[in-house]
Amino acid sequence: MVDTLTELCSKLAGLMFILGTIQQLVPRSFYERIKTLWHRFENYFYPYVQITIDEYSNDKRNEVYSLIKVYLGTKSTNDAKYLKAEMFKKSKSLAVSLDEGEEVIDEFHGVKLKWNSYKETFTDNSPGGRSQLPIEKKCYTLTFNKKNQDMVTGQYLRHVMEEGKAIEFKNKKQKIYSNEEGEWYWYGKGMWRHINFEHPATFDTLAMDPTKKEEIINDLVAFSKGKDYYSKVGKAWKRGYLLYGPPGTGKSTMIAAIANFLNYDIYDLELTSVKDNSGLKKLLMETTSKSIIVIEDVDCSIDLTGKRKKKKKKETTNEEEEEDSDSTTEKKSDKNESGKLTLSGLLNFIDGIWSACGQERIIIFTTNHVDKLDPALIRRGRMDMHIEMSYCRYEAFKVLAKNYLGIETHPLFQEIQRLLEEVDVSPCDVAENLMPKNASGKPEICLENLLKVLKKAKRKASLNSQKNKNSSTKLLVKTYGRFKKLFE
Ligand SMILES: Nc1ncnc2c1ncn2[C@@H]1O[C@H](COP(=O)(O)OP(=O)(O)OP(=O)(O)O)[C@@H](O)[C@H]1O
Repeated sequence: MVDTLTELCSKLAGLMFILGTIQQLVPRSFYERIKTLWHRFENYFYPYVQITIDEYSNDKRNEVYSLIKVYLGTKSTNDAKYLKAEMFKKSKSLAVSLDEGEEVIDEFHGVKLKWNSYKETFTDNSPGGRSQLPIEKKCYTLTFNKKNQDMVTGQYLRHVMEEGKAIEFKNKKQKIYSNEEGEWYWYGKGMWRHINFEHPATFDTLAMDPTKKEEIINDLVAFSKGKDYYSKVGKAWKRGYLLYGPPGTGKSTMIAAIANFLNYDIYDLELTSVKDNSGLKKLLMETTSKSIIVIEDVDCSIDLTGKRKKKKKKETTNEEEEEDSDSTTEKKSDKNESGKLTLSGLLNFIDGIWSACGQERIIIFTTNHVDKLDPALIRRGRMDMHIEMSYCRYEAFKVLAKNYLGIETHPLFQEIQRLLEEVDVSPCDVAENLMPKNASGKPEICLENLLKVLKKAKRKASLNSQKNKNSSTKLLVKTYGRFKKLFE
């Protein structure tokens, strides 16, 4: 066997020598002609093209290789016998990929394409070689018929990249970023720190009016698929949502549900930690696409209304002008306030020219006092959808009962429904009472507890209204007395 191999090697070496000699002896044009004929001959018997994609390119990890790996992970399960399952830091599930030496046949528009995975191990012994340790070189090869070359290098590889990106996006771990001064458990450099975002809220668990919920879901879907639409109408691909309502009605829960629904990261922007307008701009530039920028309790963050109020006092005579002025006057009035975070800085952050420095972004404001906000800040176009998160009514209660107690109907539901139409309690308070207080907590006990709370709230509400009535009557009597004295 060894003898045969040695003989074969020496014959090959002889052939190479002869070819080399021919190249030197015959005229170049004649040599080129032979080469062309050889290629034709080769194409006739082996009409295939092979593309190699290395794991590293110029000492950097090749992103194309990573995307192909992700793509082939979904294709390989049917064909390949040996697969690898890996847990990546950034991925929330196990990633399956093709093991080395395996082969997968893919099909695209009726064309068959063959993928192979290879690994080569060698030692770099060259002077100045990096180390004596074995070096691994991995690659994929794609083999296809030459006649499909244009389609493969164009449409097919683009399809592989897009699919790979979509799978990577679906599997990525979501993050929540904060611009507050770093605590030990936040990671990252730059102006934002992050940790993994693992909030369990979804639209299924969110208690609110079902029609309103559906409207929001449809809006989000339209937004996330709206790349072409936004570019057609010449608008930056972003959308603003204003969530307002009393405490405990689910504004923060809604943000988590939106993030989970779209698989976006969250940037929780704390305005009180922002020094000035340029700091705000820098923060914006460091956010990524497919993300939600949240400013919670925007009315409490900075004094965004002060100037407008002062202006109103001065301009008592011309209220209409005040309304029309919108942001323009506001922008002019605080243009000179460098070194400060101003309303104009925030307006620019939302929809100024810089706001288009990333794509597919949602901005959400939450507030308990929508009336305290400057109209310029929440006008349509900046905050495209105004969503009121309100007190818990029967439809919302049913969602909570299903979440917390796993029941969809109960004889006590009727009385609860009647009371929920009469009293204002937040979903947070309802949820708190539906939570079983011990492991054997029966639904009846939780529902009875809730009934007690609702009845108490009703009594309190009627007492308050009685008190209000009394004080109004007293005021009326007092005023009548004063008038009477005046005319006596
Ligand atoms: N609509 C809702 N659906 C489901 N759970 C809710 C809802 N509203 C409140 N909850 C529950 O109450 C808790 C508090 O709600 P959340 O923080 O979302 O309210 P919020 O409106 O943001 O309150 P605040 O204005 O005080 O910040 C949540 O952890 C959640 O369990």
